[in-house]
Amino acid sequence: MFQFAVLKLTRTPRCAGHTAPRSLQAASGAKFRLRSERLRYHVASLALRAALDTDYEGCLSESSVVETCNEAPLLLRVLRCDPSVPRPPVWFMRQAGRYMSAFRMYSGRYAFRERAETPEIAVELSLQPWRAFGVDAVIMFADILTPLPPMGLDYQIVSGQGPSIKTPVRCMEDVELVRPLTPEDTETALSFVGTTLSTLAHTLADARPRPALLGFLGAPFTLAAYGIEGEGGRASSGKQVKRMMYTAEGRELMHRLLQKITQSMIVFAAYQARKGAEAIQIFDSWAHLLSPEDYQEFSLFYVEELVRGIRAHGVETPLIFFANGSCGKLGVISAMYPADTREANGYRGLDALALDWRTSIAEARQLFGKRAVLQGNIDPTVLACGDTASVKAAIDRCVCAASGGAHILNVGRGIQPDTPEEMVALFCEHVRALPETDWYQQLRHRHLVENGVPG
Ligand SMILES: Cc1c2[nH]c(c1CCC(=O)O)Cc1[nH]c(c(CCC(=O)O)c1C)Cc1[nH]c(c(CCC(=O)O)c1C)Cc1[nH]c(c(C)c1CCC(=O)O)C2
Repeated sequence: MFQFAVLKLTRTPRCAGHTAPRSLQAASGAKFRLRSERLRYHVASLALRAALDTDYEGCLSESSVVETCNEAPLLLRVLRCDPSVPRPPVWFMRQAGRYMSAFRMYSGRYAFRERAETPEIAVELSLQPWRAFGVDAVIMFADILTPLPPMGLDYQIVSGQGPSIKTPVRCMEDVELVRPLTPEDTETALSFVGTTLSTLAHTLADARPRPALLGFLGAPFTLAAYGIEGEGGRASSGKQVKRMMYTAEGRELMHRLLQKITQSMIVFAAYQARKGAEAIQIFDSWAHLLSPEDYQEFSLFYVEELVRGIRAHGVETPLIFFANGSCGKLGVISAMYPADTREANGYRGLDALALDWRTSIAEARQLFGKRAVLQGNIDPTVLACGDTASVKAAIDRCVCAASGGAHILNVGRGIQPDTPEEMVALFCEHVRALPETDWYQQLRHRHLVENGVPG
């Protein structure tokens, strides 16, 4: 039957209207469910060859077929739960940063916002870690605060201190002054983000292996916390935020602000997807401030709204959720992360859960099951202070703990500025060498058998 689909392709003359013949869609797996993932990719690559045949030139964009076959970026294959990937992909939160000498050439010369808002510089900074270490993902250079100025929340990054918002949100009048982001704002005030992403997409198109291109945004609670704390936000214990959460009028104000930010981030995510982001990470970096109950009310509720809104815009881009301080909150997160139910109920929610380094990834694997995609979660301090053996051991332990399902290797918080570049290089080399080790082969074999992929 599969052979038939491909044969039919090669014999049918050039199709009109630039739409893929049904048989090609079927062969590429878009409308056709094959039991074995490996077969699906085999059929997809045959379909690709057929599609590139002169008869079919122009029928189907190459990327739509490549996406479903083995040439797709490793990270995207993992996000689609392809069990046959040879190793976990690797990238680092805050991989573009001061620990790199190439980065310091720019950070010593240009202020943060100038770097982030000048596409030529942002593209260069985004590419540096990929060129230096061969990471499996390029994340656009910007900040979670990047979309705030057009909303009326101007910010600066103060050297050695972190973000500073000149006019923090403290009363209802301040909230009313916050302007939800519109699609027009993205095309004007935030167009540098689009230019950075589309330039990166273009630059990376021919790279083999091609890294995935990532966009990102702040989770509503984390952005609200920055908006409320304002000055000194980075080191703050979140007292202003708590003052708001624990008074009746403050609470109302907080929810109003969270709604506005959620609506804005839906628009921002849709814009990033349109400009070429192949996956989007949502950073809930301040969630560690919250108890599990408050977390549900002030953070998860809005993350759910955000995801629903993004999907309602027709955006199918995979979404990775970084839940900082997820330790002790996995139970409440699991209610929202529908890994096992997503196909059953037709609701496509989050695609992957990124864990901070204090959370047990083994526990998360047990709780979320083999169909969950987990990301993380090595203590970034190991890279900053550890020796070679400790870094390798941390990777091996993490891979074993996360095993039994799809896994993206990453640190469990941003890379620290005092991290030696050699350690990041060593980290990536060790991950790339995993398929050569016996223990990893065994782990992978078991995983493939359990997923019904012929070894
Ligand atoms: C909380 C948060 C912020 N920004 C971000 C988060 C979420 C990640 C996390 O939880 O750590 C996300 C972020 N910030 C930056 C990126 C760029 C892409 C990448 O990851 O390489 C990303 C994804 C650049 C940046 N954003 C910032 C820097 C460092 C300052 C500089 O380069 O001038 C970089 C490279 C500034 C920033 N921006 C923020 C802080 C706390 C700081 C100060 C950090 C410091 O001083 O080390 C807010």
